Amino acid sequence: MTRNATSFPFDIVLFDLDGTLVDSNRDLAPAVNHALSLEDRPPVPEAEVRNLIGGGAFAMLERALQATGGPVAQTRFAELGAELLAHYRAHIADNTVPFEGVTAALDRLAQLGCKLAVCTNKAEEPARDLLAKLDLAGRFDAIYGGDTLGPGNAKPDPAMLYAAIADCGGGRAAMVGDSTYDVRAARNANIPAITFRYGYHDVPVEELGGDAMIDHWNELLPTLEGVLTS
Ligand SMILES: O=C(O)COP(=O)(O)O
Ligand SMILES: [Mg+2]
Repeated sequence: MTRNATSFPFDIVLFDLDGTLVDSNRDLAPAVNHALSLEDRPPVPEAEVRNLIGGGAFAMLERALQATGGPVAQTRFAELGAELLAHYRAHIADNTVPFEGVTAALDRLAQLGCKLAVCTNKAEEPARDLLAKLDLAGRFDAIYGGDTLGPGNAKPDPAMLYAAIADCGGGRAAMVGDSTYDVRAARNANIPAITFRYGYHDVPVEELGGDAMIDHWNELLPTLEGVLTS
């Protein structure tokens, strides 16, 4: 289906949240370090927490424990995970801000007739809460979290991408993200993936493997326009 009247090559753009739309490491890092402190582990510097993000809060905690002395027993892990989430939920928008240029790029895409959606591995409820607190929620036609479609449907599974595309009325879609979870989900859904160099990477940046990599939101539209021919 070709919906937009302009020659813009996409009808739908799907966005990752953490490390793509918003610099949430500023509030995720204190939540991780709160959980680590309960286990008498040393804090992980904020600049290093960003590399632990991806696959949801529990995956992040698992990596943080691994980096500070090793895993803990399953029941303790569940307690620490609950502590991390409670801390994060209480401070979700204390310091988190959209990256520079986000709103201008989203405005322009909307003007071009694109439907916009969020596909994040963050749980849906905090994702919606954060987007609302940052006054971004109303821009999206669909918001999917890592838990929305049940276990096993977080990225890199393509299920939430397909669901968001359907909610947006179908059409030509691209994924914009920052990690291999985003690139692999896009590959699995057979759509192009654009990544941000500044994002939270679970592998060295040169190994992300998307179709294009950009440094700033003002590069997004020209990159979307060129990505199918590059
Ligand atoms: O919660 C995570 O692990 C990552 O969230 P994201 O998918 O928005 O980057
Ligand atoms: Mg991300």
